[in-house]
Amino acid sequence: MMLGWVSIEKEAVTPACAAWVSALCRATQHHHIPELHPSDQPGILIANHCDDTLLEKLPHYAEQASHRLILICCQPMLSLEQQLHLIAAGVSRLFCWQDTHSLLQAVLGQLQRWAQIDRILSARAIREQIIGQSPTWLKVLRNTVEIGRYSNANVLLLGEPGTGKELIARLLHTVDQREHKQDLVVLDCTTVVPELAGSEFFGHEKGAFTNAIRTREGMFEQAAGGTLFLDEVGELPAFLQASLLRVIQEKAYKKVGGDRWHNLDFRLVSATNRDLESAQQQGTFRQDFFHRIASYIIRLPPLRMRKDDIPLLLDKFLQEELSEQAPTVDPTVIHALQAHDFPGNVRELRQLVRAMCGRYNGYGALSTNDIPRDYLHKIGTAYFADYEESFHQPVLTALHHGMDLKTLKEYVADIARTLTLQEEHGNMAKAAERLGITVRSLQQFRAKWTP
Ligand SMILES: Nc1ncnc2c1ncn2[C@@H]1O[C@H](COP(=O)(O)OP(=O)(O)OP(=O)(O)O)[C@@H](O)[C@H]1O
Repeated sequence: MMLGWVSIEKEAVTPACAAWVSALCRATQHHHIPELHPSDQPGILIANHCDDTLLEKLPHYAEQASHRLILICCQPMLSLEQQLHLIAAGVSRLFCWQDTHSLLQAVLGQLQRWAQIDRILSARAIREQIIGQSPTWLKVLRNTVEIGRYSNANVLLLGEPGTGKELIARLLHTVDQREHKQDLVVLDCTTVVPELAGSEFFGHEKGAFTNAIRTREGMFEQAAGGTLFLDEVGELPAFLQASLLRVIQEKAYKKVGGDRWHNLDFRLVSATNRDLESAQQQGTFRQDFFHRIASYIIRLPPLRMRKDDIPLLLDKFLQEELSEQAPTVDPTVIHALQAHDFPGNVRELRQLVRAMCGRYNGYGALSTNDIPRDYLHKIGTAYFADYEESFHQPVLTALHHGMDLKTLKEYVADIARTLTLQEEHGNMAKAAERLGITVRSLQQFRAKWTP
């Protein structure tokens, strides 16, 4: 069973704790207690008290456990306040020390659940489709699999445009294990015409209105046994939200012009890039509707919050565009892309790669030459603005200390020489090349400062 490491705080080491850890190791097939190390497997920390020292250390422990940290607190109970602090500091699952057998079962159950989720996520079809390994993205994927596989909850996906909401809606449907599962049906709420919405959602009976020459199936009927994905749900007018309350709550509806109730089973997944909390406060989004569609909320991070995933996404999109001829990528291209904030998120990156492939002439590595000029200009402006800004505070401090421009320049140059020499481990030739100065002038600088 998956277990990266177990760490026991000094004051928590007792015979009972040692016996419990031995039982845990036997159950997870470890001959020794696996020591704390950076791992992509869960980690278990056993602590005596929940105090500030522990809270400070928790983010580090969480990182070492790929953000699957189990904390066992050797106290019979913790207050809600303590629990909230621990969870905010990075604990994924929290257990208090009670009956040792139940504790072992609970911990093993959790490890097993996580192992199942990882097995599902390692399926080739999923790995090849949905790209990203950053901690924030992995968290989204793990939550999606857990809720999709083990519950029938209605899920609301929140995130900026192009963050992958539809992809995640499809993943929820893929991992759903309902018997005789049917299809995923997508309804873009921006395309719903209010006057025809009843018929679109619920279908109609023949003769229900002038043009109803035959019976029509509505969206909910089409999604029976499967998943209904309401994309851009934030755009649905309030009176239409009201008309959907019953079908979502009771899973029962009547066709337009019909008087018979039909029962259905479906999972509802909705998505929006609107801030529904403020829309509720402004009265443009109904609270009762919100609570029905959002039994569980998954927030998709913007691409700028997971820039580590850019190289993987770039590879994937290059493969899609150029298949076998996909070139190697010059590292400066990655730097350039990571310097951009991508307001259009993954969709924008995909379009950019498409444009880069258009410029690429088929020879050598993909380079900054292949980035469209206006893009490069945008990236450059943002890059230099950030870069310059990082100098503002130190320069201001120096000016406030009365330093004039000549001294300031000399001071910065000395710092640059010292740091470069340090980074190059005293290698004069390399340091001089990096600084764009002669070795002789660097030697003179060193001679000046070496006693
Ligand atoms: N993690 C990812 N791996 C691979 N492709 C991705 C990923 N995330 C998004 N994409 C791609 O980016 C594009 C936009 O994704 P998607 O349509 O799912 O976003 P969205 O959040 O639903 O956008 P919108 O709010 O505009 O409808 C699609 O081409 C999708 O395949």
